[in-house]
Amino acid sequence: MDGLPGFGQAIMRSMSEYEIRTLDPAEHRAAADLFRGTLHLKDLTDEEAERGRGSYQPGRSIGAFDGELVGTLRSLDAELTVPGGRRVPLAGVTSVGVRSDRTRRGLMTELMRAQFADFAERGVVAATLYASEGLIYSRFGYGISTLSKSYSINTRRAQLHDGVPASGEITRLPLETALEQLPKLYEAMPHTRAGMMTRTSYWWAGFGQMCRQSDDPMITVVHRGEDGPDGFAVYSVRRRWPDPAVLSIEALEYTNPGAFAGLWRYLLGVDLVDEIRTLFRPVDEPAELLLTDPRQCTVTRYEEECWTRLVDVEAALAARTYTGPPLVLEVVDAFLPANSGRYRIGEDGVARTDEPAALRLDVVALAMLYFGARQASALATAGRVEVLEPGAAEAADLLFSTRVAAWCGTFF
Ligand SMILES: CC(=O)SCCNC(=O)CCNC(=O)[C@H](O)C(C)(C)COP(=O)(O)OP(=O)(O)OC[C@H]1O[C@@H](n2cnc3c(N)ncnc32)[C@H](O)[C@@H]1OP(=O)(O)O
Repeated sequence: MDGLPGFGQAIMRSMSEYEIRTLDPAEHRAAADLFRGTLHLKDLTDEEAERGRGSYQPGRSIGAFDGELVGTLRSLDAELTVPGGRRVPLAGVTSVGVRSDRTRRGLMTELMRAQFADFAERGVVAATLYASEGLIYSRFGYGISTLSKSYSINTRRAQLHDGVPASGEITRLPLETALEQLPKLYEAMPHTRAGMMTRTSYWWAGFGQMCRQSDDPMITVVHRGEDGPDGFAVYSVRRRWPDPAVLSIEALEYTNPGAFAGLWRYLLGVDLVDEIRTLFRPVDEPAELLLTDPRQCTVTRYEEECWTRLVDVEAALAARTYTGPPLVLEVVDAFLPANSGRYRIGEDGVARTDEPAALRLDVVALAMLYFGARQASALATAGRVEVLEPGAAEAADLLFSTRVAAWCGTFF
């Protein structure tokens, strides 16, 4: 991935007008305020800035200057679990913003180029982000890689069915204790889904800031099963009479059915709550099946979760596992053309090849296929995959299939 074609020229062109460079840690607060401004939010107060200290990873923020800072983006290092369970180096991309009087003149594009060059140098295999809008990122090779649903439960009418396990114990932790203990707890938990990522101290600093700044108290409960802690939930309750009281789940992590059931048993039993709301949950999470009347759980949104950019396509393809006979895919990558080419993909591995391709697709469609969020045949129906050999789309459906839905679950 050395020497990304086009990168040198583009940076030189932009350098004549704008300076694009890595930010010094002393500039992180200005970058945070610039980004907040692009979201129409106020600057941080000193107290808020202090609460969020440590959330910007040094060396991972880039700025665009024309005398002053006018554009920025940053990333967090992490490891990404891919189908089959291996982990690859991931960049969690966030805080992308260009000041409103400098938009639509290519600044984000230059920031992205600089960021990809940095990723290539450091051997980052994939980059993931949560997008503010659906039209921004596919031009850079990001595709919707995980899907999610949000659901709401009417707690006044919901009842657990008789078969829901009742083992384990719930302990409520004070916020500061929780913020101290959760990182270790999360680290010890296996990644049960492809798409999950590790969380460094920088991520936890941002999570801590969000919890401390919440208008309603953030409550943490840990579930302990036979073998120790195996799940936790973080939630807040908004109770403004005469409106219905709503418990909003900020985090819900569990490693086995006992922890899933135990956490829901607790959450459904919290007093003075009318409704529980979740956001960005795995599409196959079976919360409604815990209930005697599944209709007390309503899916309120079904949507994208993350967008992923396979930065190093060969390394990404080689890292995951496959099912069924091999196929040759031709991948087209306009933004990072070194990735373009044909790949033979099978249970026994992945290699570049000169053999004729059975399917042709761009790197955006490949991201949609990679975690099993979308099937090749659906992508072909939507005109996003070109079928060059009869039956190839169905063969790719099997090849890329995954047992459980992929999901990230780590908002940043
Ligand atoms: C992961 C995250 O951080 S998500 C948060 C993203 N940030 C925001 O939503 C904050 C508000 N928006 C912004 O700050 C800016 O509009 C940005 C960062 C999204 C875009 O910055 P810009 O410097 O204007 O982008 P740039 O000029 O490089 O645009 C490149 C192309 O993308 C298009 N584009 C950029 N933003 C958008 C958008 N929001 N919707 C549609 N198209 C867009 C441009 O029109 C341009 O297209 P072209 O190449 O066909 O001319």
